[in-house]
Amino acid sequence: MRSPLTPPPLTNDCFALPAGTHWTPVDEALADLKARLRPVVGQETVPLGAALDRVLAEDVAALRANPPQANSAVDGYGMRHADVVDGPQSLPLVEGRSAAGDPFSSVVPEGYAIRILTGATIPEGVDTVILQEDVSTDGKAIAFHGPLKKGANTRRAGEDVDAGQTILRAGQRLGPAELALAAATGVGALPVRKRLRVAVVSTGDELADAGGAARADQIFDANRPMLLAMVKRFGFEAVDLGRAPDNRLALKGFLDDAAEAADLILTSGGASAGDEDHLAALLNESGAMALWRMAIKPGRPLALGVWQGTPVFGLPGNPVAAMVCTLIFARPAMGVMAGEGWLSPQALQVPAAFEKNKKPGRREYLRARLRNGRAEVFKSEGSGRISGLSWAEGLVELPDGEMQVRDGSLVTFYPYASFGL
Ligand SMILES: Nc1nc2c(c(=O)[nH]1)N[C@H]1C(S)=C(S)[C@@H](COP(=O)(O)OP(=O)(O)OC[C@H]3O[C@@H](n4cnc5c(N)ncnc54)[C@H](O)[C@@H]3O)O[C@H]1N2
Ligand code: MOO
Repeated sequence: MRSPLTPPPLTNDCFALPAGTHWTPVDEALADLKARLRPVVGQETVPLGAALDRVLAEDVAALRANPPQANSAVDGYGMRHADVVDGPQSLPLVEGRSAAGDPFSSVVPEGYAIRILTGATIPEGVDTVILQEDVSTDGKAIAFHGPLKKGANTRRAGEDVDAGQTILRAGQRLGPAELALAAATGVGALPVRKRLRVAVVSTGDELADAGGAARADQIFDANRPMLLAMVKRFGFEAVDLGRAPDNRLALKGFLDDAAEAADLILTSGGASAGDEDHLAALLNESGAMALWRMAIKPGRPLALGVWQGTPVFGLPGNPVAAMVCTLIFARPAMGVMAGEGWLSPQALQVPAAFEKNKKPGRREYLRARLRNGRAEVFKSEGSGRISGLSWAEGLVELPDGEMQVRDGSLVTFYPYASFGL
């Protein structure tokens, strides 16, 4: 029987871009996000002990110089440089010493040396220190060889940081080094941004929670634990909203709750155009869908929208696509909303240990890791192959255009850590 329907040409590539659809290039989507988003969180002041991984809300200045006074860099003997000659010599020792936290209280007279320990304040009358290993002593005098450099083995007051100097900048992420710098300069509490709250919802009737019972046709929800953990690694507050069924009204309720509880919503699944892809449909209906089809693999159906004023990232259901889209699109967006600014992950250019003929028209991300300085990629590009996410230690990014990758070609590699994972 002849059918009135005309079949389209077979693409046989689920990533081929059908003619007539606008596929948004990654850079265009990123520029759009960057232009639309603003910091949304308030600020508070917290003690250093509670400031790890927080985002600084204001520039911070040193309350005191580091070091606050000139001190000795070594255990040794202090003297005036003017008393040092070229060649062998000896100097008598004054009584007493200068130790860290127990300074010498009077002036070292001309022609004398003093016992001094690492970190001790340089006493008046001393400008140069000799290492104890370079000295012989009987406890009353020291003998050593000149010349010495004026100021040798001493640390100037403020040589690291001056009082009043800006030590930390608004938007900076506070790590152990920043906390050390604040503490060293007398700053005991820091103005930080309130934590960005990110709600995570999984969608799909096929999902069950790991650890519980699952029908044979169900799969365990892998995206929610992954996304909640990613949000925590980024230093934000993860709000677990559970699983929404494939039911438009129920999903609407989940989005309402999420918009109430969080500053940003991450959903996974239901982002494409299937019969049960309710997330995309809801965002479309509400008129707040900004971008949808991305020229990216994996992650083509990424829905970017707004629900009751709260940005929504409708991530694809396939776990690999969900992770890649979170790293590439959601992570920098979260940075802006959290007051950290737009983060561009630092990439490495490394030789490829694989070959691939990449088609034009979309940016591609491959699960990859470095071995002996070369990028290896996972054996499959299947977007449901979660084992590859764990096998990998980062992503290789292939450009939007065509590219013939040959063994040894330079490719761009982003370690997971460059995204803050
Ligand atoms: N006819 C077409 N079908 C599909 C296309 C296409 O272009 N034409 N694109 C495929 C691509 S690429 C992706 S990615 C998916 C995206 O689909 P959705 O975002 O609508 O997601 P679902 O259909 O709900 O799920 C896709 C896949 O992922 C599994 N999944 C979903 N949630 C989870 C979870 N929380 N944990 C683990 N796995 C999850 C789900 O069972 C499906 O297997 O669409 C393709 N289809
Ligand atoms: O865009 Mo879908 O990314 O592969 O699985």
